[in-house]
Amino acid sequence: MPDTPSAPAPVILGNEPGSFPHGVLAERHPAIIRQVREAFPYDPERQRALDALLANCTEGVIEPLPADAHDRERWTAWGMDAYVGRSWFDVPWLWAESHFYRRLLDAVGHFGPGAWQGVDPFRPAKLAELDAPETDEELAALDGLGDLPADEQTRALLHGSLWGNRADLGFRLSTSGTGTGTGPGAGDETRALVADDSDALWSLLAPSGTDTSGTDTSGATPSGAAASGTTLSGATPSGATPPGATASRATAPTSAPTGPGVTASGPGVTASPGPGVTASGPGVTASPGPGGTATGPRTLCLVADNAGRELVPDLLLVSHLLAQGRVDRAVLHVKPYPYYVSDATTADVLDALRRLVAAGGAAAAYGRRLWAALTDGRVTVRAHPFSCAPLPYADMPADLREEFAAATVTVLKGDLNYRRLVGDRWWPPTTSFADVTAYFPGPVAALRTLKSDVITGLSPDTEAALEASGEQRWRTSGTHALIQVRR
Ligand SMILES: O=P(O)(O)OC[C@@]1(O)O[C@H](CO)[C@@H](O)[C@@H]1O
Repeated sequence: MPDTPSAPAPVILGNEPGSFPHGVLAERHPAIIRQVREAFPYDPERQRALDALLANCTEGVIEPLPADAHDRERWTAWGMDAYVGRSWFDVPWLWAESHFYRRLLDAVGHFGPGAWQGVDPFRPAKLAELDAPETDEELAALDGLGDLPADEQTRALLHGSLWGNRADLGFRLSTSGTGTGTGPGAGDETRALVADDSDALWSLLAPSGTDTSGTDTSGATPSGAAASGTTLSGATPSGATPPGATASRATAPTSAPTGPGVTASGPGVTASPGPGVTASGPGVTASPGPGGTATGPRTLCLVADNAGRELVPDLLLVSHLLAQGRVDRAVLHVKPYPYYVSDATTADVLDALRRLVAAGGAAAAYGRRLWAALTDGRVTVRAHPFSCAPLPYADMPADLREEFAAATVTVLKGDLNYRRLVGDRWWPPTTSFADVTAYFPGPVAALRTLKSDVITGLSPDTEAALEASGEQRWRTSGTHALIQVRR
């Protein structure tokens, strides 16, 4: 039985030398500044600003944003005044880390005015990843996907999206020896799912016409467990053929295996919700269930994380869910400006979409289907300011709360979004995921590769197995992942 927290656990800070959060602030951020500086021929003024940030973020204190900053009021509302004058290491790690990226954009002149206005300091690394041979291989594998049984097709695309989260450029800066790929055979093979609520996710996203009374009659729950599945529609999408669609071979993402000791239906897989939490929990208005309601379409809100080799599988999954009739529309939440090195912006969505369409084969079919869905409004892209807030989602503004409440399910991708969803705290690992997400309006799911200390929703057996595994860094090394759902 998951543990119900009696009180919020302590907030994670970066003030303990040798701890992971401390290392991110003290080592990774300086490395990112150096990486950015080397990626562009910045003029002397920009170089001086980068040097000043390097000194400030490692040895200085948090300073207020410039008086003329376009978003100064917003950051004041996000708690800046309380932290000004304090060491970066003594405020919530989430806040410090998030604020660092805002200051980095100031240093490179991203908000202008001037020649560097709007230039993404992480774009060279993003494009290099998108154009990497591994991406070709992953896209070409899509051609074989249609030959797999339906449940494996759907599971492969879900796991492609899940494990694509490992392709995080900022993460690679300080990860050595554990591989950098996102598919089987790439990097370490001890990857494991520490929680897998896939069945609950598919019960929310059942194909239209599926009996979702609790007995799945359509075989539409392609979870880890053997299950017949619906046929992946390979229909060539209708809609305008996007410009630049030229044929070329590519490969597709593949699902990572569940690792030893923990299986898709293994110990510790807790189907949320936990006790006392229901989809109509506090502050939650009933959301349209599978099949939608008379008042609205079945909508997936996908809160994206990284660009490139994570965003491509995310787009494939959205395209697939639309084709299968599991959703009627999708809202893709991206960042309003460059963030956390890899985080996706609208420009990155367009780059990924063009990469799909130009790849030829099945990848191009997915890309064209998505292009058509964007042009006819079934898919929309949102870049809400709160997506770059240094705060937990518990502090989300009303308009975002209403949007998530109206969705059939909101899926949050990646580690940073998980930290914001559950609260970046030292929760006991067996803390109920349903309880710490009870505030979230509407059903919510997390697809996350573990890259930081926070964790919830594990069973005692799974926690014991992980602690006994001898893998000291199972929380932060990207070798483990989770699929957690609160209906
Ligand atoms: O959200 P992502 O891209 O999956 O991971 C981002 C992140 O969790 O990775 C690092 C921890 O390894 C943190 O600096 C940062 O918060």
